[in-house]
Amino acid sequence: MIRAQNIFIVGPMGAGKSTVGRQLAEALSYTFKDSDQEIQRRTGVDIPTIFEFEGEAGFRARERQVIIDLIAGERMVLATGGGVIIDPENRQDLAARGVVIYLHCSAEQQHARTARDRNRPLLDTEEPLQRLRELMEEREPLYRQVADMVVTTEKRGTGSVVKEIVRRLEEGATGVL
Ligand SMILES: Nc1ncnc2c1ncn2[C@@H]1O[C@H](COP(=O)(O)OP(=O)(O)OP(=O)(O)O)[C@@H](O)[C@H]1O
Ligand SMILES: O=C(O)C1=C[C@@H](O)[C@@H](O)[C@H](O)C1
Ligand SMILES: [Mg+2]
Repeated sequence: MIRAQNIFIVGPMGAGKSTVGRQLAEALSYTFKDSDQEIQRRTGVDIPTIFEFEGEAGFRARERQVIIDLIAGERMVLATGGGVIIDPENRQDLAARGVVIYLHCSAEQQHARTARDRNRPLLDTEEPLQRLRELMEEREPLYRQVADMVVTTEKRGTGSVVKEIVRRLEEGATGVL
């Protein structure tokens, strides 16, 4: 059983990348990393503060650097931020350095899971559901472009999502397990 590769989790806000990623890493005995967490660790401030002082462009530059640094690892599950796939170099690097899993769910489900949390500056608007729909329309083709595996998290628990991912990795479709 070869377990050298990385697993990169992409998908929209509230799809469950951080939650599923942590549990998947545990199930595989891989290291867990989260690019949003890493950006906050490096700067010592939260994501809304980075957006406030440096704008989205400043955040994207920090995110790009974190991806460059983290993809050098091995046997790692990396939960990415929802917009990581906007940058073509990120897409290229993720596709080249590991198996990319796209966690998918509806904008309504994303909204239900993110409504109480104020840590997502792109949703700090009057109409967060509408914003989530627009972001999905722009980004869905990019998530699919990089994905080796697409898994839905719609109306199901994280345990079931993790089980499905492990089973599909073991089936060998991606060559990681
Ligand atoms: N399958 C699920 N069922 C129910 N709740 C879930 C599920 N997955 C995640 N959640 C909950 O939804 C919220 C958002 O999940 P999470 O932070 O993992 O999303 P994310 O994809 O990492 O989002 P972001 O891109 O903003 O980092 C959390 O409160 C989490 O506990
Ligand atoms: O979808 C996005 O662009 C974002 C998602 C979050 O994970 C964070 O990376 C940040 O709030 C931006
Ligand atoms: Mg996350």
